Amino acid sequence: MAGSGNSEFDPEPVISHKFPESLYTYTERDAALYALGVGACAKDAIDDKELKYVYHQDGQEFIQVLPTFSTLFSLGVSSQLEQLPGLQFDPRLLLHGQQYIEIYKPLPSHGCILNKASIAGLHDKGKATVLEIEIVSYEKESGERLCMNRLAIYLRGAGGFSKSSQPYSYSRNRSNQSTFPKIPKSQPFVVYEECTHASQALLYRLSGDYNPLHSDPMFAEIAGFSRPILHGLCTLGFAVRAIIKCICRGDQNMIKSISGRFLLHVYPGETLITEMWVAGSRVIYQVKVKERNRAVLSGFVDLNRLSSSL
Ligand SMILES: CCCCCCC[C@@H](O)CC(=O)SCCNC(=O)CCNC(=O)[C@H](O)C(C)(C)COP(=O)(O)OP(=O)(O)OC[C@H]1O[C@@H](n2cnc3c(N)ncnc32)[C@H](O)[C@@H]1OP(=O)(O)O
Repeated sequence: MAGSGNSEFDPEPVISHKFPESLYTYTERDAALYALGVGACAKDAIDDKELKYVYHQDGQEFIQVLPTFSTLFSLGVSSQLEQLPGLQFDPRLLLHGQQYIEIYKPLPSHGCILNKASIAGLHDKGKATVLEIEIVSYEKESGERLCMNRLAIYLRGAGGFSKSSQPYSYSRNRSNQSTFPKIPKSQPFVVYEECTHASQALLYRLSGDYNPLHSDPMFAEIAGFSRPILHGLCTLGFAVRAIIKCICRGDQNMIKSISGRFLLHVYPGETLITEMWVAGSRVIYQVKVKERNRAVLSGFVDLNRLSSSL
């Protein structure tokens, strides 16, 4: 493992690593399957604010796409993590730590996306290494920039490689480490409760994250969980849907950027309570699991404009 006393690990080749460009091609079926995977239409099947993500409504030519669908564009990078020079880690102990998304234009209902990925950060946390990857995505045909995803991966057991007494920490540009606003002490502006289904992770994985942590009981046990856990990005999808529904009056195009830190795992079948506070055009949110009364995700969403409903 990088760290664990492995003083040979040199972080420099990792931070200068160049990932090959990758393509992600999707159809409306993929966008609809994703929407179902993050709970769209599961609560109120006839909710016309969400039907548009899975069905051509009112003779519309195309379905609409949730902004968090863009997180799938980066999935191809996961297979390249183990090729990072010198960075050794146990993939069974990998957890998704954070996600930051910027949306530059509404996501098309189908298309071919060109992704350019790079290392945005590397942090030695002693008991873990936090690796940040940034993926900028372009519509292949027009070359237009569509969105940016920056994710932090928490590699348990892979830290402790710093050679000096100061823990190694590298961040390119604005890293999303430590940029999270405090959860206000005041009552939330709105609270939205929604159950995940026992098969939620099995449905969500069909969108492309086949990590057995979310489907294989033995793998989950080795990773330290009593049973398979929900994908972090599935929980984030639920939270952003709640914000679109409660604050944006169902208009997904109001979302400009999304930030989230995964605080604790979620088990499929648990109930998610999303608490939201509005501060100008920023929505601060926190997701709690009702059954365990624990916060599992927190962050903020910046809107293109204030909702006229506020
Ligand atoms: C390229 C495509 C790749 C795709 C990747 C995604 C693959 C997916 O299939 C995997 C998943 O979806 S996993 C499920 C979602 N994630 C989770 O459930 C993790 C939930 N969080 C935790 O368990 C803990 O916060 C935990 C364990 C993360 C941290 O808890 P602790 O060990 O108690 O940490 P703590 O002592 O509080 O802090 C240590 C230092 O680490 C920083 N940190 C803490 N939580 C972090 C987090 N979530 N993300 C990033 N950094 C984090 C702290 O700031 C601290 O650093 P410092 O000492 O410098 O302050």
